[in-house]
Amino acid sequence: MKVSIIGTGSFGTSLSVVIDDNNNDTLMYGRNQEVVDEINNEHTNSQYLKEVVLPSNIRATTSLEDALVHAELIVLAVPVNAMRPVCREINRLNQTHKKKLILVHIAKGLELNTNMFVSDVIVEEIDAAYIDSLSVLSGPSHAEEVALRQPSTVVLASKYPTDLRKIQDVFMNRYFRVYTSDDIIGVEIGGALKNIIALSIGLLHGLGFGDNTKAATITRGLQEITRLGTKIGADPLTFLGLTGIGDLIVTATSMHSRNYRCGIMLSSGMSLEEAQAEMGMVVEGVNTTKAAYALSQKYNVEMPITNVLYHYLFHGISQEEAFTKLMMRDKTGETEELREILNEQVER
Ligand SMILES: NC(=O)C1=CN([C@@H]2O[C@H](COP(=O)(O)OP(=O)(O)OC[C@H]3O[C@@H](n4cnc5c(N)ncnc54)[C@H](OP(=O)(O)O)[C@@H]3O)[C@@H](O)[C@H]2O)C=CC1
Ligand SMILES: O=C(CO)COP(=O)(O)O
Repeated sequence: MKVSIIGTGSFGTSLSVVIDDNNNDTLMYGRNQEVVDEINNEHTNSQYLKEVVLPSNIRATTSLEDALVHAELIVLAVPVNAMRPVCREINRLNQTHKKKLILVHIAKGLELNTNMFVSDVIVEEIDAAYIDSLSVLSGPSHAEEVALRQPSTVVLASKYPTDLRKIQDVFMNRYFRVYTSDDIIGVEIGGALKNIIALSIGLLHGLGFGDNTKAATITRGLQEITRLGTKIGADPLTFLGLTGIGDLIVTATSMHSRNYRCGIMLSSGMSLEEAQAEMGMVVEGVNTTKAAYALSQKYNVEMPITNVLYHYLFHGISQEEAFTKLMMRDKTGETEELREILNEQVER
């Protein structure tokens, strides 16, 4: 297939390796001329993926229109906050070309202020008549390891009934196993909200807390992600899979994770702005904490870790207050709140 990858950042670049290894004709679009030149001339992307040599077939362009014209399938590999303007521009260019687009996005987060899922943002920006299919690819997959062809497993979930198998073949190979799912809400919520938990655990790690506290945060974090997801209509089983517990483990326990590392930086006294600038790559958990907090209020779902991180990051509550809010909140059974939500769903 002819595939265009929109975004020359960490994950877009690592996926270009996978897609090229599967004998697809791979073109990357990036807005930065230097990065594009380096991919074309040196077959590296040293800003985003140090020490990785890209296959020489992979080409890059600064022309979004060339990428659109080239593509039988488009991989949208930009951060959440760039998804709306990028899709708006693709849609504008497509008024001339009138292509039916097969779209796969890989962003993990919720849009700030609208609190929307990325797939809904895409649908808002690209005319329905031009969308042939729209899927999300998500799961435990650090760009650094995918680019080194380390065995990784992900899930491809689609919003529309579509020929997922054809898209699966673009990505799947012996080091990149792709499962399919029809639970796009669950897959997007898991991918987005694990960043909140990873940020929290980075913070805890930096502050010197131990394994008990981290295990509690991962487990109770998954519980609150499952509560919100189930309330919004996701399949609770999705959270037991790769895009739930799987991505939570990989992000909340690894120095590859920008969210985890951002938490560590914050624990050393850096401001949010300083930590994000130092990272030089997107830290989706920051905006997603705000958006998920808003959703928890809207849907009346208890999300204590998200709630505490939100108040810690944006309203300056103390560590002491944060722990009191978490450890001394109203007594409850371990699965009581989730069970209530599940019962509500059954009654509907
Ligand atoms: N890194 C990873 O391991 C994984 C990341 N993801 C998700 O993928 C998404 C992207 O992450 P990642 O690749 O790591 O991010 P990076 O920060 O590494 O790269 C972001 C890329 O997006 C480009 N970009 C940003 N804004 C625009 C815009 N308006 N127009 C065009 N290009 C733009 C940047 O271009 P420029 O260089 O010019 O700034 C850069 O190439 C995130 O939502 C992340 O959660 C998913 C799975 C794994
Ligand atoms: O989603 C990821 C791995 O699956 C990467 O997470 P970070 O954005 O925290 O680096």
